[in-house]
Amino acid sequence: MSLHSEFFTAVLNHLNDGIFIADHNGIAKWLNNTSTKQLGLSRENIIGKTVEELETMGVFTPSVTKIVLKTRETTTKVQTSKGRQYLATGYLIKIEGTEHVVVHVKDVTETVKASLKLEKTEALVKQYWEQIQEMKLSQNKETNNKKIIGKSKKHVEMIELINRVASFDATVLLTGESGVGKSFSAEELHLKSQRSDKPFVKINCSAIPETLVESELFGYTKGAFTGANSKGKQGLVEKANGGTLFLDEIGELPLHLQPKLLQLLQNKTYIPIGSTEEKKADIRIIAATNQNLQVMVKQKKFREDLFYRLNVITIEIPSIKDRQDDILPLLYHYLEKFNHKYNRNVAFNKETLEQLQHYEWPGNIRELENTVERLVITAYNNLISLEDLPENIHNKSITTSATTSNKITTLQLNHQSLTEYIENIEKEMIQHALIEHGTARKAATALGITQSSITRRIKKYDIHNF
Ligand SMILES: Nc1ncnc2c1ncn2[C@@H]1O[C@H](COP(=O)(O)OP(=O)(O)OP(=O)(O)O)[C@@H](O)[C@H]1O
Repeated sequence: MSLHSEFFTAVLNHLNDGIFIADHNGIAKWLNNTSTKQLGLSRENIIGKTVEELETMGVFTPSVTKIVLKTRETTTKVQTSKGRQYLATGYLIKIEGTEHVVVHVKDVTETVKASLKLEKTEALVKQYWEQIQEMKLSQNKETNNKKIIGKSKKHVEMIELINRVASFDATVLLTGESGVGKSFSAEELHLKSQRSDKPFVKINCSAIPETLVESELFGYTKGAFTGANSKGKQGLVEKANGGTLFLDEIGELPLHLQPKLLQLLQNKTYIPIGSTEEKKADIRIIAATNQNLQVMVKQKKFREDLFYRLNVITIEIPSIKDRQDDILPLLYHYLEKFNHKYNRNVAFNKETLEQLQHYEWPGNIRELENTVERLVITAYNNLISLEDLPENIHNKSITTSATTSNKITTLQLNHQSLTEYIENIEKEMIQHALIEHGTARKAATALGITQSSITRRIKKYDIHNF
């Protein structure tokens, strides 16, 4: 079939892509209809000209034919012509005994535009995603920072320890009574770690039925057991990937699951229920307990090897009785929080504040928070009085230290010398004023004493948390 046969020409002229043929000297020999449209010239103005001439005329650039003749290799280039972009592939082939270059030219203007658009959109999505993550992080940090209440020595030491330990990927065990802030501290550890933009996943081992703990934690494959979800289930270990897994009430983890947790801690691997394949887990583990795990080990209720694995870094969260200086700031913090939440403007009267301050708070911060919330909601008028207090707090006599309250009994007074008694009152008044006014100067003004006098007393009573 000759090059100019009608059939062959008709087929090539029907193609949406351009076909351009030049001889071994780079002289244009033939082009199809699409190619004439692409180049914007009639056949007569192209055929007979060299590709170099056409390139100089600005018909296309660069010339693929020229490159193919030089390299003798199939070559693909993006060409521009009349503001459009083309993907041109040149092949060296023999036609009727002599070498020719056939260039197949595809208009890719729209594809390039679409891909540029896609690239831009992808970059934008990435940028937005990063912004959202940053916002989430700073919001978390902000709200969390706002929440950290406490200037007592014990609390400050604990926060310092959390800050020091946070960036290390080691397992941390948080201990302390119920309601002291173990979950709160676990979140703090996560937010201050390098994993802070990844998930923080919590499981309370005592809140989930024993039979479900394993599937919750490790997930299962499809058809793992009767009644299982047909698609299988992702476990919390997988959900926490990249981030932190917080195991609250670890002492309640069933004994038969403890080896599986040990494997997770030691090798960072686990096997979902119904699977035989080990999965990798990139997680940091924080555990918490209000039980004495060492005693549990002795009682064979907790595995010794797991205890030692968990016990790498232990942080004890102090209970309120060991951080009494924090009661007042906590009371004011929650008062403000719930006044705002319930659109109220209530305050404690002096006796109530003293009673609350000297109550032992066996339920720790949680009890204190709940009590203040209830008081804000139920107070009859804007001043919360002793009568508003729940019975267990109202009826508790103040025995921990002497106070300015007229409720101090003569019996208590008898245990102290008059000087001790007065000193206690003085110390307490100064502490109150410092907390309330923030600086020694303002506190001195409020108490009607000079600044040097308050400074002397601050030293004398070793007051440092305000
Ligand atoms: N330093 C703190 N400053 C302000 N609020 C705190 C602080 N620590 C804890 N809280 C608040 O106290 C409440 C109880 O804290 P959290 O739930 O962390 O205690 P927990 O020790 O984990 O309790 P449990 O042992 O019962 O699980 C929460 O509302 C928490 O926000």
